[in-house]
Amino acid sequence: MIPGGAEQGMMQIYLRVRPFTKEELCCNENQDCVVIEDDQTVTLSAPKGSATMKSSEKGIGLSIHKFSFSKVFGPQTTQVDLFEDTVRSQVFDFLEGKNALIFSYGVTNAGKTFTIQGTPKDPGILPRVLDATFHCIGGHQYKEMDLKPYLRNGAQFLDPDQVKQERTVKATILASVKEVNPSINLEFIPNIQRCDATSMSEATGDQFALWVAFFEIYNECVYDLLQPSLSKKRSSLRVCDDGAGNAYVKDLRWINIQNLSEANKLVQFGNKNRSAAATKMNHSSSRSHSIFTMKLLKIEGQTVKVISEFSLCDLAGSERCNKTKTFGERLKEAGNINNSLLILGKCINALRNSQADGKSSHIPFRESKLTKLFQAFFCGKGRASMIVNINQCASTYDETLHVMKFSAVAKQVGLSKWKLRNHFLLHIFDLRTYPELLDIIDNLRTRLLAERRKNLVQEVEIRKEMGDAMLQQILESEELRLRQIEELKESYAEKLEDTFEMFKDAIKEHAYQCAMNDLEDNYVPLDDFLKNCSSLTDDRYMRLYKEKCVLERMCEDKQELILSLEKRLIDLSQTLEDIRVGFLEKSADLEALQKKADEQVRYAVRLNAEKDREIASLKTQIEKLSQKSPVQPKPKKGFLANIKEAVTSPRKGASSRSLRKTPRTPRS
Ligand SMILES: Nc1ncnc2c1ncn2[C@@H]1O[C@H](COP(=O)(O)OP(=O)(O)OP(=O)(O)O)[C@@H](O)[C@H]1O
Repeated sequence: MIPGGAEQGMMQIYLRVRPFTKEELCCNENQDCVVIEDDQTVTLSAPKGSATMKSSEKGIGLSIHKFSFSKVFGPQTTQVDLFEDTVRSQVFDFLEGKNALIFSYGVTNAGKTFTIQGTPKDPGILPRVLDATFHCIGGHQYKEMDLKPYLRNGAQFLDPDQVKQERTVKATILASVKEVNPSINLEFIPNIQRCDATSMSEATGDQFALWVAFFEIYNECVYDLLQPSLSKKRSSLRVCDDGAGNAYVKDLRWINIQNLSEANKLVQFGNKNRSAAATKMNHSSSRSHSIFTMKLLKIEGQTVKVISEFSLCDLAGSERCNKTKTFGERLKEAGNINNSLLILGKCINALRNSQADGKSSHIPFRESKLTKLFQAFFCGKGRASMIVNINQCASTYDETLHVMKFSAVAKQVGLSKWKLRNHFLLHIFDLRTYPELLDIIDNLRTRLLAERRKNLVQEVEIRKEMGDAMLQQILESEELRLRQIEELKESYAEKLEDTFEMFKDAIKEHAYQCAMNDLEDNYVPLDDFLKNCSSLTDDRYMRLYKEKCVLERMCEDKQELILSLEKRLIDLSQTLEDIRVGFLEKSADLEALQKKADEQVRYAVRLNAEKDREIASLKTQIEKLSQKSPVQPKPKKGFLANIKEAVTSPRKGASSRSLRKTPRTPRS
């Protein structure tokens, strides 16, 4: 019988409490908040200062909570123990052609990834499932790689080109990762031996092909983690329907693996992609759900007989919006995480209720990508289990309590109903009296109603929280949009500048190219160039020499001219000096002559006056004479005419005197 078969069909919910780290112990995180009562029950006591304690002090809510799980694993639990007690049975299912699903749930830093992937020294569930699978199918592996999973539950045959492509893709991914092999000490292997499926294949000659995919769901978008993220923006994949009502991720990359080493490299590749994307988008990788899926194809000849699926889902951290004080993108992110977790919780609850009641109820798996992809599990096609991880830190108590409430919603209803049903059946057979039966039924009904009410209150609380978050989101979306517009503007301006610079560079490059082309066209070998240069130099020299001679001649002429001009100038100066001396001499002569002339004028004036006086006396004498003898009076002439007449006419008396002529000075 398969281990765990007693609860086949029930969803198992396990609790793993991780140990304190040294730092946490130093920081006084250990305040006995988590007490493991037994292997199914845990008590949580609110530490001082926590919101839960404050509420309980105000009379709202309790400070101590008790929770039950399928099994509780304490801090001492090893990875091997956990695998043995939780997943081993699902590996059997998987090898036998059934589907298996494991969720790892909890707040950030609670140990989800440690549980699923572990460390190279202390491998988690995933490498152990892979190793167990390879251990079982070893020697029966289908090597061709030409039968590949298709849509959700199908397989397709690949032609040689497609196979080649598959091999190239795989080789490229594997080559980009350094090998770090986990040291797995598979203590359980002797127990597994060969499971039914593989031992049967020994007889039938069936072979197995294992294909894996690794993807994440972030903000309700699916991203392939095995696709190298070359571009800045990753493209999301669509979740489609295969036509038979099964959801599958379209264009998801599936890689055929042959051993654990290859599988580890793919996990590393996916992890690197995940954290790179998280860094680019400025969020922590624990804000997305990461899903590693294996598909096992059981092949007979070249026909795929059975396909089974094993998925391990590392759920996003369940931090709540009001605690993390998130805004904008973070708020949207938190809203999406909370929403998908809420729907997951509802699906699990609905599944449990329908199983317990034996009635089918509406399961809202289409409301989120996560539940849509795993809807088959919520419809009973395959077994799902959840490992709830918590730390014991006082500082994260409120978050841990929330996780417990969530998983307890999922677990307690089912668990209590399961227990109640067993209890009820026991009593039916052991009943001795009818009233006792009625009491029990009443009691059961009351407890059932109480449980339902509690669930309802919790759902209302979560819905209110989400409503508040949405409201906050709407209020901040405006601001965010404005900021985005600003950023867009800036980025466009930058782009414009870049483009401008690019054009400038291109133009420079073009000019440079043109210059280079010209250089090539006009290329002259060095010898020719030197020859040309020398002939050119000779010609030029001759020309310059001639020019120099002409110029020298011109200079000489000019010099001569200057000399002759200077000589002439000296001559002229001499002549001028002579003239000046002559002029001075003449001036002196002239002055002397002037003086003489002046003297002669003065003399003439004096003479004239004497003459006038003489004329006057003569007139007087004439008058006297005429008075004595009458004579014809002479016609009256002018004074000068009289002088002239007196001068020119021959002297009649002794009194007449001749005028001395002034000798003229010859002019030099
Ligand atoms: N059971 C354990 N035993 C020892 N160490 C553990 C255990 N569980 C978790 N740890 C350690 O605690 C730290 C946090 O664990 P882990 O990274 O798995 O948390 P997480 O819930 O996946 O966080 P996140 O959501 O941020 O990715 C790691 O250093 C891990 O090695």
